[in-house]
Amino acid sequence: MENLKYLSGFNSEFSSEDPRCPESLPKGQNSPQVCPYGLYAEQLSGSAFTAPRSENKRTWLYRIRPSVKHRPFEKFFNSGVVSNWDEEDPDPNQLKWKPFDIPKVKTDFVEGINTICGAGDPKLKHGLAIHVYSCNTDMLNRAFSNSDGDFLIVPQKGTLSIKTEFGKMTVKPNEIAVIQQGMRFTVDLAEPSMGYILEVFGQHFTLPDLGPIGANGLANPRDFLTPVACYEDSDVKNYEVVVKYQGRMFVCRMDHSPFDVVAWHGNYVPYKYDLGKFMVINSVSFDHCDPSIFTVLTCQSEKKGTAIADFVIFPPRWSVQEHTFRPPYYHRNCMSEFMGLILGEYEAKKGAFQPGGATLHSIMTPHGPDFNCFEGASKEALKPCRVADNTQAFMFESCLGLAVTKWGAKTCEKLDADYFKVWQGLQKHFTGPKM
Ligand SMILES: O=C(O)Cc1cc(O)ccc1O
Ligand SMILES: [Fe+2]
Repeated sequence: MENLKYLSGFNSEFSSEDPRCPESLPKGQNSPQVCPYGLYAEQLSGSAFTAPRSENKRTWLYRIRPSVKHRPFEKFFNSGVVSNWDEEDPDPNQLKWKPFDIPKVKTDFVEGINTICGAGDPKLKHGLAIHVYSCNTDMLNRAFSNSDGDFLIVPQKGTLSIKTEFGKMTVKPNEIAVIQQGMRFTVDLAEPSMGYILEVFGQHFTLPDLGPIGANGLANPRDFLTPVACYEDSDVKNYEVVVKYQGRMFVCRMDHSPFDVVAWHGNYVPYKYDLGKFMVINSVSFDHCDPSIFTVLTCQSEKKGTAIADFVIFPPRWSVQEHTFRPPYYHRNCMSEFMGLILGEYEAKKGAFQPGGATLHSIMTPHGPDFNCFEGASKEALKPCRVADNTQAFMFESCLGLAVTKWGAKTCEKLDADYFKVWQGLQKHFTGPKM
């Protein structure tokens, strides 16, 4: 695997030149009459021109050909991506999916994306979709770009080599990548691969505020890594660019690789993050903290403190709380909770929930520790102990009600009809008088 260089920082202004073309970034202006090396200047906007400066996002790309040189878009049929949330009746049950399979037929990253649940409308720039990707071959002469929103990619199996217009990054399980609206990328595989994608339609991801935690902690900005410029000048007949647009997939063909950006500067960039770098904060006295303390990235709604989607992890950590039931509490939530498991076990559901699977606990659907977890944690000696070593579970939490797609409910054939049984052994322990 290539030893790649990265730029470090979150929400930073970066600039990058491919070392093969020194001085390729125009000096002192964005649109010179003629750009260095005969490049074309192209701006990629990730916010309205007039968005407040703190939220304004754009990047200038200096490329061999402008992106507009392509033939017309046609429908791309080979896709399980939807944003139609009426395919199935609503289901308020606790849902659990067994691990998703690697496809048996040749399938690349973009062909291997299936939408499992979601809410909202990419046309209205409001909502989210959760997808599973599962693939076994490289995207040969094919790029993908999402006009509807941002992708947060969570690999569970297999390292992804992602080539973007900004440069290359490798993303392995226990790392994540964010590729924002309109950024073209292609994915090569080291082995058959599977993972989860959180797509948000409206806003971009930000780091959560830290409040009284102070200036440092949780995911630190310098641990977010952005690729460096790396162009390819290849004249390929029929290079395909697949685009997700208004919830449907389209493809256009062109006569060259779209990864022909020689230099770029700006603050609208793809990035990756190693979940192992997360600085975990928790109670060192008593009680179970809400999982929001483990928020890596958030996509805020217009309602203060309420997320269209939070990306939350459950990292390895010490558990030291005294006189406390230490696992997650029993819970009914006005938010939707979709969980996946990258590695190991989830403390509230050891055994039942397997890596590569998923659960969905919908709005106000009761959930919490299974029978074994409750019985064990109610009796355990409360010594300091490691929780979740060699494990990583995560949650996509949303204020919206998530509808399960036909693929999620039926086609994938992974829903576990017996999931409810993990709670049926819970006993009455009441010691008060029977009235
Ligand atoms: O439901 C879950 O397992 C997620 C979760 C974890 C936790 O530690 C507290 C609340 C919560 O919803
Ligand atoms: Fe919960």
